[in-house]
Amino acid sequence: MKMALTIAGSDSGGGAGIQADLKTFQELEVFGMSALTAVTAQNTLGVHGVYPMTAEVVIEQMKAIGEDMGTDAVKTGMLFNAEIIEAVSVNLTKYHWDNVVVDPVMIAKGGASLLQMEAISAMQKFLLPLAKVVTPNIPEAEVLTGMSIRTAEDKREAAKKLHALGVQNIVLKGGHDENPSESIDLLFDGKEFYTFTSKRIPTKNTHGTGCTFSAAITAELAKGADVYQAVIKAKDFIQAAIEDGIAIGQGHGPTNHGAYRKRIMEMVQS
Ligand SMILES: Nc1ncnc2c1ncn2[C@@H]1O[C@H](COP(=O)(O)OP(=O)(O)OP(=O)(O)O)[C@@H](O)[C@H]1O
Ligand SMILES: Cc1ncc(COP(=O)(O)O)c(N)n1
Repeated sequence: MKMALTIAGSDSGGGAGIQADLKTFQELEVFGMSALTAVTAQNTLGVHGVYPMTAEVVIEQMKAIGEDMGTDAVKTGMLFNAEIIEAVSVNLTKYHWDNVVVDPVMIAKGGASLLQMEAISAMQKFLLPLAKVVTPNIPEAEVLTGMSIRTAEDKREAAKKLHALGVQNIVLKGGHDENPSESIDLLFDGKEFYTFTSKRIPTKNTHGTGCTFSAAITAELAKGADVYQAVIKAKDFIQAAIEDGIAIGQGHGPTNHGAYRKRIMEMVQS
């Protein structure tokens, strides 16, 4: 069985973070492992507390996996500070983990900071050059590139800037776009641009979309897909998960990680 490791924060509400990643890995039939970077007290209304691990705790978890089990792919999510980013980067290199998806998580839906701003340069300098894929949303890409992104041309320019930082493939997500009918993600592999378009679903139950999408890419890479195929599958996975989003809590409910597999089963049975 193929294996995937998520290095990310815990979301007590279960819709984002390490919980979303492990659910996604399970649904896509890869064996999921985790290295926890922070505990958050969180629900559909927002983040009520952030309690980071020390870098040492993160290193110990990576070591435990690296020295025994290994992994076929790795994703990073909430990393919170520069010490954790540096520790993660050093250990990705140490264990020769090169199937790396970086989701540069910065701010939760409710506005809480999940990454200290002074850690941005560590992300640019140490982590991004190790990434096979980086999956920023538009505000994250603006922070990482220092440019404002409004037009399709801006998106291509931002993707090129991220490529120049050493990332092999950039998936610039369109969830935060103002397009009312479609959600368009842009992939740049250093040579070509590819767009992935889906119908925009009018819903408030989108908590954890970014985590789930990047975890699906990671699972597919672990199983041997190339980046293009992995993004196609992840887009189908997130589309089903948002369409069947779960209306629990009073704020942004989670997506439904089981929706994609349920649909496949229904198709097979019919
Ligand atoms: N309302 C929607 N309808 C269809 N697809 C969506 C919608 N919102 C987001 N997506 C898709 O979900 C994926 C995640 O995109 P998004 O830009 O929301 O990431 P994110 O902002 O990092 O997520 P998060 O809100 O978890 O931080 C992308 O593939 C995007 O196109
Ligand atoms: C631990 C953790 N990691 C990532 C997110 C981002 O997800 P969202 O923007 O949907 O809140 C989150 N809320 N919590």
